[in-house]
Amino acid sequence: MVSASPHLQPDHACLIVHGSDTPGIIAAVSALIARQGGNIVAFDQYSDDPRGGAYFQRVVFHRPDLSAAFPEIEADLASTLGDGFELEWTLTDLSTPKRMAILASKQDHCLLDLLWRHRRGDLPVSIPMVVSNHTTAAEDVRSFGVPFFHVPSTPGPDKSASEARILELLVGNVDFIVLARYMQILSPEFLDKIGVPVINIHHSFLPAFIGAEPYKKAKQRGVKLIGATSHYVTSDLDEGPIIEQDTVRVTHADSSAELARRGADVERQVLSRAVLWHAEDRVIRHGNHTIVF
Ligand SMILES: Nc1nc2c(c(=O)[nH]1)N[C@@H](CN(C=O)c1ccc(C(=O)N[C@@H](CCC(=O)O)C(=O)O)cc1)CN2
Repeated sequence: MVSASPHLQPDHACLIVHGSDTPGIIAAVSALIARQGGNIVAFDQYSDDPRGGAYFQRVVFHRPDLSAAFPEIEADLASTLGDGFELEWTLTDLSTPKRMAILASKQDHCLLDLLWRHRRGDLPVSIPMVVSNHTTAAEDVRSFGVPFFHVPSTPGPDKSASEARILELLVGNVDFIVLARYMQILSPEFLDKIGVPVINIHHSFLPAFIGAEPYKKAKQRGVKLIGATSHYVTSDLDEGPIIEQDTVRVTHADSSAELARRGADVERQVLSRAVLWHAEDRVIRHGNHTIVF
């Protein structure tokens, strides 16, 4: 299901460039875009050391009849940046929504928030399916016109059967996956096979309270702030590259249930920002960090 979004921009492309900083990159990219009939509408860059450190650049440009020109632009990029500067680059068409699958468990606030924002056109994505290890959200998901698949978690440490079914549903059909309070730890084998980015919302201000039940741990610790963190998923639980975080103040009088209630609002805001920025190609992974333009 696709909802029209103001974020989808016809005949607009997003160019991401990264590699080692060197003089002339901006001149080469801007000359290439002009040569290819494009007009730059947004530009940002970051270098951690102008003397050859890591370099990152995001350029959005408009070009009439973009899809017809795409192969020629890509060929020019390959010769100008690949051969000329030995830079890595990706070019995406911003008029095409990314396909986002959502994995969920019992907690539905992040799931329903994403579906609601998508229906309003606030997220430039399509949602081909929701997969959950519980059936509680099935009716709600289908009410948004989104297919729902129940894949029960196999009890015990061996999750290969349920993961195989999830892979069967997802591989080749999605551009990224969001874990909306999905409470199963994904195996390294799953992460190797899925082949697309996986974004998680962890209900704590990482690196505090990694793992299960962070609100209970926060209450036991007597914190004055709780938070949420959206990060890319790796085999190191809740330690993947952070995309977005936020916090909210709490007091000694708040029970762990109240922490969870107050934290849910932060989770929803943090995850939706992370999903929007990923969908707009604003997030570049750099080791275990991210550059967010
Ligand atoms: N490979 C990864 N998988 C997942 C990650 C991750 O970072 N890497 N994040 C988690 C989400 N999560 C916290 O945000 C989390 C979920 C579940 C658990 C956990 O201990 N789960 C138990 C089962 C719990 C249950 O069935 O209710 C388990 O899997 O044994 C910890 C943290 C999602 N997956």
